[in-house]
Amino acid sequence: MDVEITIERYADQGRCVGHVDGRVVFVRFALPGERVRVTLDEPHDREDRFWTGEVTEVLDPSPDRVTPVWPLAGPVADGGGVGGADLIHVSLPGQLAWKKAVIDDQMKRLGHVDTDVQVVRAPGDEEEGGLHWRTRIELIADDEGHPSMRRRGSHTRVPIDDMPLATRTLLDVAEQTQLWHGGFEPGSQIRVVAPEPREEAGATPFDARATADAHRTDADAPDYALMVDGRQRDGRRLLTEDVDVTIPGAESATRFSYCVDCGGFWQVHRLAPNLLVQHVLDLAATVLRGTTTACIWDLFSGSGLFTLPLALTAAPRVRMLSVEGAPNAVRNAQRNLDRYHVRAVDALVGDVARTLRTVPSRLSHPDLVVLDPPRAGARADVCRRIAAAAPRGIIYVACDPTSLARDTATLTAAGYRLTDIRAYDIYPMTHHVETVALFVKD
Ligand SMILES: C[S@@+](CC[C@H](N)C(=O)[O-])C[C@H]1O[C@@H](n2cnc3c(N)ncnc32)[C@H](O)[C@@H]1O
Repeated sequence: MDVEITIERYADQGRCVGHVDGRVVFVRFALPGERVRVTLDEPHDREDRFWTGEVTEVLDPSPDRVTPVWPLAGPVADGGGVGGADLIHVSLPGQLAWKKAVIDDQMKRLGHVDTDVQVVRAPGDEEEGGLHWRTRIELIADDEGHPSMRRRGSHTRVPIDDMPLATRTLLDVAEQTQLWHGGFEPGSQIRVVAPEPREEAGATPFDARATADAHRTDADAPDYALMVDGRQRDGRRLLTEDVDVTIPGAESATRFSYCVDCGGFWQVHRLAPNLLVQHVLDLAATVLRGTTTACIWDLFSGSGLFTLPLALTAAPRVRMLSVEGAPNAVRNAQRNLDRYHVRAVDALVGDVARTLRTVPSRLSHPDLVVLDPPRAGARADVCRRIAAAAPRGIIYVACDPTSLARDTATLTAAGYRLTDIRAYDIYPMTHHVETVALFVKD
């Protein structure tokens, strides 16, 4: 069924909201203020609380609307529908405005705090028009063995021979490995990972021996991985990811080199590790100012992106607890800590909520807690346990503003105050955004 709607405001998951006959409709590829024709998704029935649908025609466009530079990711009606870029119809300034509006709105409605968040774009993204930022891509082989993406609402696989969100380094790897030539087993999952080279950035290694060691891993193989159904087919298994930051108080940039398993979690945007580690170190410095001995928790710690630089630089003497559910990520973290001769971290594998019930007493009074949970957020139980441990500061790195807002309500009810919030648009062309919030004890 087709309906004509005036779009009222931004909603979640890259959609906007309008009404038809008093019923809420969540619309893909729309913008507030627009008059659009929408095809409703099936099934839609009179008893539904809300309907969903997609724009098929724009009758009165928003000034933020642009023609999709990657039509395949646009609306199905225009030959798109493969997903992965749900804001492809929005200008880059319009994307920042969208993300800011969503964060401020969620923080007010669910977090009960007024914010005026700044959403920061990563250097280089504007010049690239919001493209070429993914250091990791996942595709599926179609019936002919060609890399493809699934078209929304169907079983159709659309063969592709380009991926405009992938970095130029990754696209070079795709050429070298003849990715677009196909020849894969139909239905196989294809993953390509290409760390962003940072040779020209001019940062000094924190520990030259450790950096050299990181770069020596599988030394004969180039620093990328092509994986098929979870198995490495080309490149190397252990990749080197360099993270360049300016340690608070230092004059120039320092490089930390990580070995990361090609199948494990790592921030996807080519500059996300730099931006997030820098921000976390800067906030940590404000919380720990004047401290010579600091106890720090890093929860949902992945491969130790924050653990390693915090352990090495946050205070003259640091002891840390890191908790992560994925065993291979903790193996990565431990390998990197060993390489930098860091002995002061208890890197535990386990569920955060469960692990926090039995923290060894020498680590049970953190000065600072850093947490970077998955989309569902930390949830009330974990937030209450953190607050009960009474750290001076809590740095919350959030990939979902709604979860952050819910957890904000729990933390403020437990005696913490939001004192700093900033967001990074490290997922251009999508509705996703990374928000970093600092809470301090009242
Ligand atoms: C957004 S990632 C952050 C990782 C790391 N901080 C980074 O930036 O590389 C979230 C991590 O939480 C882990 N995770 C998810 N649920 C968990 C749980 N209940 N307990 C422990 N770890 C969990 C995931 O495996 C993932 O590595």
